[in-house]
Amino acid sequence: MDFNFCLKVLDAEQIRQADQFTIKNEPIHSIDLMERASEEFARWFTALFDKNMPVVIFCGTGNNGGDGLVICRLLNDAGYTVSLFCVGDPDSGSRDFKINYDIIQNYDIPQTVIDKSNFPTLGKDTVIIDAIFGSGISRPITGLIADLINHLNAEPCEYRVAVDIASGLGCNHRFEGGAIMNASHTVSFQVPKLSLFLPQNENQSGELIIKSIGLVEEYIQSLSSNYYFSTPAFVRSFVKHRSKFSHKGRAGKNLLVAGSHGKLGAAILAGKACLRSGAGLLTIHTPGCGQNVLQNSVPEAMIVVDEHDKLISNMESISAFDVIGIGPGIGTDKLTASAVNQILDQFDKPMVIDADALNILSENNNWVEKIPQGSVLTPHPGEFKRLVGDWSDDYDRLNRQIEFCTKHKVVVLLKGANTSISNPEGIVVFNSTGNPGMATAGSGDVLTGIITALLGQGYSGFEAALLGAHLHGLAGDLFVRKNAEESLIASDLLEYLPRAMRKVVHQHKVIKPEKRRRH
Ligand SMILES: NC(=O)C1=CN([C@@H]2O[C@H](COP(=O)(O)OP(=O)(O)OC[C@H]3O[C@@H](n4cnc5c(N)ncnc54)[C@H](OP(=O)(O)O)[C@@H]3O)[C@@H](O)[C@H]2O)[C@@H](O)CC1
Ligand SMILES: Nc1ncnc2c1ncn2[C@@H]1O[C@H](COP(=O)(O)OP(=O)(O)O)[C@@H](O)[C@H]1O
Ligand SMILES: [K+]
Repeated sequence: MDFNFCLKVLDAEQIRQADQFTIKNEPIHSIDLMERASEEFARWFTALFDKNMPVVIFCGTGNNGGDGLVICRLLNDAGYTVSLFCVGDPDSGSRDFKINYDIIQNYDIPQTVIDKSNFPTLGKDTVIIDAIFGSGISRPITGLIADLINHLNAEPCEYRVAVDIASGLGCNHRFEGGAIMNASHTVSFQVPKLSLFLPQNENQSGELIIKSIGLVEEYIQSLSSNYYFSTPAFVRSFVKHRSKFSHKGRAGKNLLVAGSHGKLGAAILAGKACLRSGAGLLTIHTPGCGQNVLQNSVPEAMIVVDEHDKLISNMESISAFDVIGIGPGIGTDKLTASAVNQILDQFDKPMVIDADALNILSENNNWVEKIPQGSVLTPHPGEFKRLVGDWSDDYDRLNRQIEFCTKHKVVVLLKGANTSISNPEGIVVFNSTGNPGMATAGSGDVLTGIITALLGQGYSGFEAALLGAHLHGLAGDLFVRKNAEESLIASDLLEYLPRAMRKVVHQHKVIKPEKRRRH
């Protein structure tokens, strides 16, 4: 697996090193690198924001503030009405800050050095650009600057755009006890920062935009990191293609253990998703009450009917299957728990464990040892908390995720915006597809079906989780290109899955543009 196709998440010190290496070896003057970064920001900004919207730029006196000064000048040149607010003593600024501060004195731009008497009152349509502190933050923000940030957070402005990262939010941890700017957008330079992926920083990160500023890629590749941000190129780099002579027996014999009385929809969604993701053969083990429903709604699947009418209580022989997906809609009855235990005792190939199967594991902690290596666990945060206990914050949650994987030699896919997928080597990849519309009943059942099918087709647990999360999120993103997020239901993911699959699996196979067919 080639992680160079991903975006590497770096910490502040590594970013500084990449910065210095580029300056020395491209070579480029640091002032020109600042100009380049700011041009990238301004290009993005001008494409999104109307020129009638007033822009106020708050600059610290480090290099983040230096970026702010260049952005101020570029937006002024582009025809925006800009005002500049300097936060700190300009004379004590960094070298590149001071150079740009001198340049901007020649411009007819209103400038204010902030003190406690002159915090501005802003209108709703005013856009705040936050260039007070970036990756160089070293301690919580207190005093006058904290008062300013709290004031700006309380102003009615809809848009607060952070340059690189919101002031006060550290790259790899949050500076508690100080003020942090609430950003609606973060335009982050070159690489994403860990804090921008964590739900607890939602109000301080907003929408994430990553802009390359031409730091030397080979050097970035040489830096070590356990965190990556997935890209379409990354998932395409390990995608498999069916051979011409493939047959259904080679595309995976899948077993889904899903459904209970009142929750048969979970089995239908997971089953359909599994088939739509390339499964060769699918069997669904379900309670008696599910037989007719499943035969009618998933006719491609074989149905094994449990001896119990309402829940799953006993597993027949399972050794013939290549992969098992367990959990969607099964409930946590003790009979079902014993069926899960039977599977864990009998099956030694990687499996997918989701939903109530995870809750059953939480109630029987020593069963975790029996999970076959390379299996994929797909908890949402609530299920994960039941499994590993409570965490102090999302950074701690991430550490617990890594610990769990390394200890039990499994893959954990922790669901949510920027789903984090970690492997037994302690690598974490954040998924880059998906949207809030996917926070809807049954969406996770679809994901279980997808990953099960991928495991059955010979992907490793980590690959299946990465590709599965990508396809699942992409199906959701394709839906919202034409529809409202709010209207997305899990069945829509099934409808858009074939398109997502085509985009990922087949797009790069095109060597020449297709010739138009004549009819
Ligand atoms: N990396 C790249 O490739 C490129 C990076 N670029 C840009 O540079 C930015 C990083 O710039 P930077 O290193 O100068 O740090 P920055 O965030 O401006 O702050 C440092 C200043 O803040 C001070 N300070 C810190 N915490 C404080 C606090 N709580 N309260 C008060 N003061 C505090 C700190 O003081 P000190 O800690 O030394 O006492 C120092 O004076 C980066 O985010 C990006 O925008 C681009 O220009 C081009 C290429
Ligand atoms: N805000 C969000 N942005 C992107 N994806 C999301 C968001 N919220 C939820 N999802 C995705 O939707 C799915 C929800 O799964 P889950 O919570 O198990 O739902 P259910 O149990 O109802 O099927 C997961 O894949 C998750 O990553
Ligand atoms: K900033």
